[in-house]
Amino acid sequence: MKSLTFDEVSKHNKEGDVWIVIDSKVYNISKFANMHPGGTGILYAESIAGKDATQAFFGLHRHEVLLRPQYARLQIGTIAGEEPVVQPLVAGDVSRVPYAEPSWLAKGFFSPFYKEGHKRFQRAMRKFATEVVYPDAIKCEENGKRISQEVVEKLCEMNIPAMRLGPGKHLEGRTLLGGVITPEEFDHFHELIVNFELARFGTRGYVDALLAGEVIGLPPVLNFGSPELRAKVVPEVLDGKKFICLAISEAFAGSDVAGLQTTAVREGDEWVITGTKKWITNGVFADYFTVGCRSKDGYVVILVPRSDDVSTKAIKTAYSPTAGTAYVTFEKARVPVANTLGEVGKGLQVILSNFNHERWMIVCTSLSAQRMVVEECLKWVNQRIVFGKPLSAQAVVRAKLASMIARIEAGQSWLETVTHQMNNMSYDEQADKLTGQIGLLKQFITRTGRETAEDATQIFGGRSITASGMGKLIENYHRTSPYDAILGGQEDVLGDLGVRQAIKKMPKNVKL
Ligand code: HEM
Repeated sequence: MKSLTFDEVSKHNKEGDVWIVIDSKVYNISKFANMHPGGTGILYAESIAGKDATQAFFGLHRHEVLLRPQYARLQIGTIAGEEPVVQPLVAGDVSRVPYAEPSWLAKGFFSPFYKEGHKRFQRAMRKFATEVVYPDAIKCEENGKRISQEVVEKLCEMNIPAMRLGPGKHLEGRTLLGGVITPEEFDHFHELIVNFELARFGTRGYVDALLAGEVIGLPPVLNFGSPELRAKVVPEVLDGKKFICLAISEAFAGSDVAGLQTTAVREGDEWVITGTKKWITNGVFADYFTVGCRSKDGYVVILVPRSDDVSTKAIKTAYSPTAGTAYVTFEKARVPVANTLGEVGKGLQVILSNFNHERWMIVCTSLSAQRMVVEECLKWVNQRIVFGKPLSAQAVVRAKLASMIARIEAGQSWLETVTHQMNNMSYDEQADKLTGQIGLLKQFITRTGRETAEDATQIFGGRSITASGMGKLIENYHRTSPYDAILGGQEDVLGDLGVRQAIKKMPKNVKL
């Protein structure tokens, strides 16, 4: 690469012959100027052509623009004696922006919860997510196609879908993340890390495309299926050969699971299932459906394989179709009675037993996305110049950031405390002691998420309402943050659940 001086650059300052400097790198934009998405004329402005355009550039573009191969090759040299200041992160590195990472990852900070093994695990997970998952996330979020099979296979090779079910027997004999830790070492903090790392790209539809159906649809099979059913279905799903989803909610019943209308009628050794399910994540491409039904003996959960009597139709949602959100119809679908998950009449317990884990997972992914929003905002207010000063010079902007930071730090501390309880309580103890707390935590986190989405939108202004350019991640988060407040139990219902659980546990012998 040629070493050039500002003097030489300044001679190339007119239409047909324009050079500019961005962060000490010299770009020949003579031909590109006509194709520039932001317009041609502005590149010939006196303050730009032949000059150092660093500040103008970073006020209008994300750094990643310069890293795209078609633009990177416009660079013809560097300014003699200068070094680029802006350094992109190497895959696996943590962000250098304050509060962009939970404090346990920041240099010089301590935590009672995370040990050296968690740090090792986080580094490997970040590297894998950045190198393998991120490119697919960006592509699928935009084109709406399902997660690519190649990525599914790599995820399964690392046993990431298995780890997303939490610690337990299903991990036995599996090599986790290439052997960074053993199945015995794996705990809920490792699982928290997996969820955080998969949710920090600002591609909310893809977060669900990343086999969220498996995270909520497989546990009933794992915990309540017969040994034969488990032996067949669990490896197929965890090895990425088949896809599964949880089919509970209906147009008739969402958070009110007891109001389900899909029926299961026993005929000999078979169940005959009839009804519809709505908002079913991954349903479009699922091979198995974990279905909540009403039978003459009460609620029952049944594993239904895809067949001619099961049809799925994509539902148009506010987030990307990559999530495969479906309307599912069962038209007298026949399933062996051996596919029953748990006891007939106790289906509600099967469904409810799954909820704490699902809600905790949503808290992790939402919080991770909220940190990403804080990072975006801190970068933007630092590089955007308004009224001759960086945006961060405005007190009203700093006040918004103060609230955002306080919310994520409060949420993180609460989440880590709950996660520590999960590590030390049996599943039954968790159901007894943490159901209310996780409900309240999820309500808190999803509310803060929407407050943060609002604040970030004000900070980014017009850029937050376009799906490309500087504010594209804010646009995505603002559009999709309500998902977290609805999926896995609607926000108000969960807050209410938390308080009802507390009232239930009020001792009789206390009075004011
Ligand atoms: C190597 C140099 C440059 C490249 C490769 C480049 C590329 C791009 C691209 C890809 C966009 C579309 C939006 C996006 O993806 O962010 C864009 C928009 C834009 N560019 Fe550039 N650009 C360059 C230099 C400049 C400079 C020096 C200016 C200074 C005035 C400028 C002004 C703009 C404006 C005003 C927009 C529209 C921004 C918006 O819609 O918010 N560009 N540019």
